[in-house]
Amino acid sequence: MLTLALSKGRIFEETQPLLEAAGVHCAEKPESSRKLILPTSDPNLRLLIVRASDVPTYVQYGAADFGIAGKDVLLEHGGEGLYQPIDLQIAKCRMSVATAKDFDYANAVKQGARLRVATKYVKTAREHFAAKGVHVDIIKLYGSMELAPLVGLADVIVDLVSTGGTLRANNLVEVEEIMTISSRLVVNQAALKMKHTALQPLLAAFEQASQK
Ligand SMILES: Nc1ncnc2c1ncn2[C@@H]1O[C@H](COP(=O)(O)OP(=O)(O)OP(=O)(O)O)[C@@H](O)[C@H]1O
Ligand SMILES: O=P(O)(O)OC[C@H]1O[C@H](OP(=O)(O)OP(=O)(O)O)[C@H](O)[C@@H]1O
Repeated sequence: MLTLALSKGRIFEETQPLLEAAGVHCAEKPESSRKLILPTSDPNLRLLIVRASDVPTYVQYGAADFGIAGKDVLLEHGGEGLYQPIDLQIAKCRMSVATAKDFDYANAVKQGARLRVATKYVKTAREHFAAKGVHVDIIKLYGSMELAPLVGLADVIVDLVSTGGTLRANNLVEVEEIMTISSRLVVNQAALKMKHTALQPLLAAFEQASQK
């Protein structure tokens, strides 16, 4: 039996075509089912529905053999115990710095001012600003980061941007792109060895489908 961990929402939706390309169909949808373990048309493959940020943990400890997680999530986790063979090219977006329209980011950085940064992506934000030599106070949030600059909680946010619609709706502007983001297949390192024969055809089908 193989166990694939993934989150509902965009990752589940964008994984469907990859599973179908591997000949696997999932009749139950996590949006309509309350079940957290979903069977598939392959009696040897089941899906675990977990929080996006928990996917690496399930795979690291072998509770799932493999999983699908965004680069943002993998960087925060650190990737320990995980083999990352394939960029699936799904859930694409970018991680960026954004500020209120009237905040002079370039000047704040140039002046060496201490920047208050609100984000869910603490590790990536810390590394980004350290590399620029900018001193920061990081304020950890779990969501709705866009609020922080509007109510004086932070000078800038580090968040994911796709269409830019969320920033625009909140009168924020993207001032710096940190990196592009997509979702990766991650495999438990022990499972990769012990279940290689069962995993290999699925990994190959995912890789082929994701490159189309
Ligand atoms: N607007 C977006 N467009 C495209 N991809 C995105 C976007 N927002 C997030 N992603 C990617 O999809 C992944 C899953 O996002 P999703 O919104 O489903 O979970 P989340 O709410 O960030 O996670 P959690 O439930 O753990 O808080 C993210 O880790 C990121 O890699
Ligand atoms: O540039 P846009 O196309 O507006 O996308 C960016 C938004 O997408 C993500 O949120 P998401 O939609 O996943 O909401 P959530 O984090 O609350 O789940 C991200 O945290 C931004 O808020």
